[in-house]
Amino acid sequence: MDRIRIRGGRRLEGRIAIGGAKNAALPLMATGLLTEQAVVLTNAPALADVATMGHLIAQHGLTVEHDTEGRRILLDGAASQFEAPYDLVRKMRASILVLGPLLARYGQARVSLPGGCAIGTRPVDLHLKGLEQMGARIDLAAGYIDAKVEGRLKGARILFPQVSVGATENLLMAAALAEGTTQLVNAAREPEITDLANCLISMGARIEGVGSDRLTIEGVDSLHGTTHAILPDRIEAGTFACAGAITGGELLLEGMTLELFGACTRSLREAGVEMEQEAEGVRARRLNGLHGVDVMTEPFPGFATDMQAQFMALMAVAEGASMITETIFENRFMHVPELTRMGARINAHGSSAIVRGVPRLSGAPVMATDLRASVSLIIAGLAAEGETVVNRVYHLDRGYERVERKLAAVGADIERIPG
Ligand SMILES: CC(=O)N[C@H]1[C@@H](OP(=O)(O)OP(=O)(O)OC[C@H]2O[C@@H](n3ccc(=O)[nH]c3=O)[C@H](O)[C@@H]2O)O[C@H](CO)[C@@H](O)[C@@H]1O
Ligand SMILES: C=C(OP(=O)(O)O)C(=O)O
Repeated sequence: MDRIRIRGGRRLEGRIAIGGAKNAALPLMATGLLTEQAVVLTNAPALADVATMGHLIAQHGLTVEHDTEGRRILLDGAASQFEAPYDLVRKMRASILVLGPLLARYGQARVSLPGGCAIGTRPVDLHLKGLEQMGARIDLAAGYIDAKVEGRLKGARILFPQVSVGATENLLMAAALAEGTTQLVNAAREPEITDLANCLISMGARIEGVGSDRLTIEGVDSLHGTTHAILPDRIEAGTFACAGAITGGELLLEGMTLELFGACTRSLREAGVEMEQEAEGVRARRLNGLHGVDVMTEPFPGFATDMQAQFMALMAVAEGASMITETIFENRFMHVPELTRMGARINAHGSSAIVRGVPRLSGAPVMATDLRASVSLIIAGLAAEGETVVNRVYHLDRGYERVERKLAAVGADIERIPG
């Protein structure tokens, strides 16, 4: 398995092109199942998760072409097979996003239950309850969700007891083709959901309340093809903002807009990172020293859980203390022991961690069991004295396109060691 080697201490400066968002690309690819006409996605990132979603949609019977150079994905044709097997779902939990579209368009779906993962148990009960409210019959057996509906799904008023990005997306797609009106109340408001809603609207869906926590969907009989540009990846951009800041550097995050960061902008500014919108993107520049800042992860527009590990790496070398509270996933501190091995002073207890900044981290061999934890170790390695080797980088490749090349191009001493 590949590893990433970093020799710390180089200041980062320059421009980084931000790719299309992984978390928008995955639900957008599932929209291909809602129509037999061609759905074309531009600004598509070349990520392992996008490839996995492509395999899954192709396995359902659609033609899927991913032109990685041209950053374009074509999804075309009708589904002829309705099972999402364990082998693909276990690789990527977002596979569950085919459930709503298959059920709405074909009246049936059999999708492996995703099961837990490194960051938490991550149940899918809200997806299933919502579909049941829309008239689906759901049976769980042998590790699979068996879903069927007689005729079409029916519009319903669905009140989420907890904000869920995936459940909002699944039910939004299902509601687009349901009979009658669906209301999604306490819906997630992540920019990727707005992107999905806009794509669905361009396919003929009737959706109101886009960008709010209350979506009203008037179901239509059929949807047509479209061409849609995937929005920029705010998590990739935020990751590079932290990477630049920890080295005292300055980066232009090309294509990025400040609003997409939500509360992350304020937290980075409070920590001492200037964040300015420019015509070509967001400029992130460390002014002087870094300061400890408290953050709590929350649904958008709150501080993103997918930025928590990277921000913690930054706080590890800030002046003063920082309290980091994770409210979305129950086990998202796996980077703590590894950062500690690099000299960070972090005390994690339950859902909170106190980080006491140290003047310097030291390089070490490290390993992470999830995507953002892995990249937080790269960020720490950029500032550490000596060499850091991040093992098991397949997690990284799920969500970052050629991260080592992008960082090397702005001055990092970083390389991939093929395994
Ligand atoms: C592909 C994708 O877009 N992934 C993102 C998505 O994941 P994902 O859509 O899986 O995350 P959710 O927003 O659904 O999860 C939020 C919380 O709700 C809980 N929950 C969720 C569904 C459910 O049926 N029951 C339930 O209890 C989860 O366990 C978690 O504690 O949003 C997360 C929260 O911003 C991000 O970290 C992930 O990067
Ligand atoms: C948790 C993440 O992704 P997923 O929901 O695909 O596991 C992530 O992108 O940080």
